[in-house]
Amino acid sequence: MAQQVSGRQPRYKRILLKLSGEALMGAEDFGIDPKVLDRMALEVGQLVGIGVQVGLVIGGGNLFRGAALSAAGMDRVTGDHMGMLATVMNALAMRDALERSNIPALVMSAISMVGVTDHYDRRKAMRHLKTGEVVIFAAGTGNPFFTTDSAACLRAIEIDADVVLKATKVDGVYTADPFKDPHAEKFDRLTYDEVLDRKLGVMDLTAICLCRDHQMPLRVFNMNKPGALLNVVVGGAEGTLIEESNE
Ligand SMILES: Nc1ncnc2c1ncn2[C@@H]1O[C@H](COP(=O)(O)OP(=O)(O)O)[C@@H](O)[C@H]1O
Ligand SMILES: O=c1ccn([C@@H]2O[C@H](COP(=O)(O)OP(=O)(O)O)[C@@H](O)[C@H]2O)c(=O)[nH]1
Repeated sequence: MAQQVSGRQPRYKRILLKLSGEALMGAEDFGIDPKVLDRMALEVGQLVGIGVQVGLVIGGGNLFRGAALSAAGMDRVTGDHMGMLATVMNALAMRDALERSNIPALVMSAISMVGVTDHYDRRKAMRHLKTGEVVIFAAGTGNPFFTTDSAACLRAIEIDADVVLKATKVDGVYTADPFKDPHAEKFDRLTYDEVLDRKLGVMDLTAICLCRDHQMPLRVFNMNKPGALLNVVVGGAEGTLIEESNE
């Protein structure tokens, strides 16, 4: 039975939280900042504590990105394989942080890694989610030329999540990249088609199309703001909501 937070029930029963790899770097240039990792684990634990089922997809951009490796001369598919392996490392670090906080967690990888992680199995993932375990989906979709944003939307649809929560460095979707355009203005709500038509670059188009085709709502919010994740889940007006209609 879900408890109340500040007098409010959780708005969602099951979420898919996408954490960008770069979010794990904190103020560093590369790798994982243990303090950031532990804070995120505790914030995820708060959701579990109020009865929310949490699926997690973590990016790999703090370690390797296929496109960047390819730009430096590496074969793109090999680079993407390295990027996917980077997401597995982040997933293992997150499982460790969750377990150190007594939050049960399981890593399921789209690339077989016997003895290191479980292999992705949708039915098994749903069973574990129902017991309150955090299920971390690693290695993206398992295929090159995709992103972990697409993997997050795909897994959310597969596990029948209520929403995809994209935790990132910006506090929502803007008219332009707010890091590049200081005059960019934030949207509270958008439709999938508005994101596609305006080419708003906060997420790749494959991910947006997947959500549109399966009516999966998406919320983009700032993970560097302590408490923002819980606020989103109890219904606070955090970040930008992308869904079918603004009506
Ligand atoms: N219209 C936009 N609104 C918000 N963020 C945008 C927009 N266009 C580009 N961005 C960029 O998208 C990033 C969020 O995507 P994310 O996947 O977390 O980062 P990355 O692609 O660097 O891994 C933001 O940090 C921001 O710089
Ligand atoms: O289904 C996937 C997901 C990820 N990747 C690779 O893994 C890297 C890390 O993922 P991403 O860039 O999405 O991480 P984030 O930006 O969220 O940190 C990508 O650049 C790709 O090279 C991939 O090939 N297929």
